[in-house]
Amino acid sequence: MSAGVYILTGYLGSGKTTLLQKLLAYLRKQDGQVVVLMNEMGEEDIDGEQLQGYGFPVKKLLDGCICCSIQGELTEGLQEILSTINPDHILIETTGVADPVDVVDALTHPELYDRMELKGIVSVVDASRFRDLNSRFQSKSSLVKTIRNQVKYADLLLLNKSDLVAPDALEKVKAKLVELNPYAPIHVTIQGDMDLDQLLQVKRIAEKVASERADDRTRGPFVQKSIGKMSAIEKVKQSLGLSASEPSLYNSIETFSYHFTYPVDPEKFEDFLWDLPKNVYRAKGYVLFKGRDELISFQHTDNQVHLFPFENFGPKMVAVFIGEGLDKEKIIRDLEACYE
Ligand SMILES: Nc1nc2c(ncn2[C@@H]2O[C@H](COP(=O)(O)OP(=O)(O)OP(=O)(O)O)[C@@H](O)[C@H]2O)c(=O)[nH]1
Repeated sequence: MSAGVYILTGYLGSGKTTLLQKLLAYLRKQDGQVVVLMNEMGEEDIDGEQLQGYGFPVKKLLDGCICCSIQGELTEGLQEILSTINPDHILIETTGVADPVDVVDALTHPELYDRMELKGIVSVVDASRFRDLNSRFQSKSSLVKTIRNQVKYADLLLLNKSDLVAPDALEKVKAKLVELNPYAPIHVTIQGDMDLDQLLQVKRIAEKVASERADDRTRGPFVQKSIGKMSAIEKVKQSLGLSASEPSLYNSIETFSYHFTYPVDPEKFEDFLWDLPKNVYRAKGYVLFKGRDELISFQHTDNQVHLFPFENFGPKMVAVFIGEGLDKEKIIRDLEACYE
């Protein structure tokens, strides 16, 4: 039996973990063993805590991106999972800055080839930010390339956070997605809600398209899909027009974590999150509020702040910041002002 592998990709804060939680709740009701392999930027595990309690093992690859710096660890992690657990499904959640092409690259390892089957690349798009990200980063080619590849190489697209955009704006994002990837079905979602059976039935577009138009190997999506057939890595890269030395977005992304020493003032902390500079692309973690007993999970993207009680008391009180050119001292100064 070979394990079915699903790659869950999408930019920082688009809703990958939210979808994964739903998928695990769904799979729990069915037979079959599932393993989650999740990759986070930085040394702290924030998302992993959100995935506890579903009854499936969660293997974490922290402090690096499986698309590049710890690509080898992904291969090793998969080898270990296949020989110890031999699950029916492996769900890989990538970091928000991972290029799916490079992740598939890691799956082409000869040791893994016969033991797993790539079922599909599921990409979560933040409807409220996609167009802005696409234009804001026009000048930053690695970022543009990554967010576009997350769409281009998807077998199924979730146009998530549709509750945050007006219908006409949603149509414009949709049109952009179709332009980048005319083959992947698009599901418009809120909180990743969709028919999960349909998600699990995702088909590699390579196979669908190849059977329809076997001779067309020149256009982007066709070529990319050949990676699903696990061709040799260099051939794949060449077919994608990528040179091995092409810099990854991950290389320009910084991350740091901060351990809280005291509870913070709730209002000041919320303001602090809203006022984070634009070059902080994502912040998340767990914190205690003055005068309240429960742990608070916080989530920040550049247009959203969420704070909600977190029942599990296991996590450390820690904040993780992800961005480019971060002024760490200033961010920490502003954060520590929330103790007062
Ligand atoms: N309004 C709204 N918020 C959403 C939706 N989906 C997810 N969120 C919120 O967006 C925030 C980020 O969601 P996550 O699921 O953690 O995103 P992610 O892609 O896993 O984030 P990273 O792993 O850090 O890249 C959380 O506060 C979610 O509750 C949605 O459809 N609408």
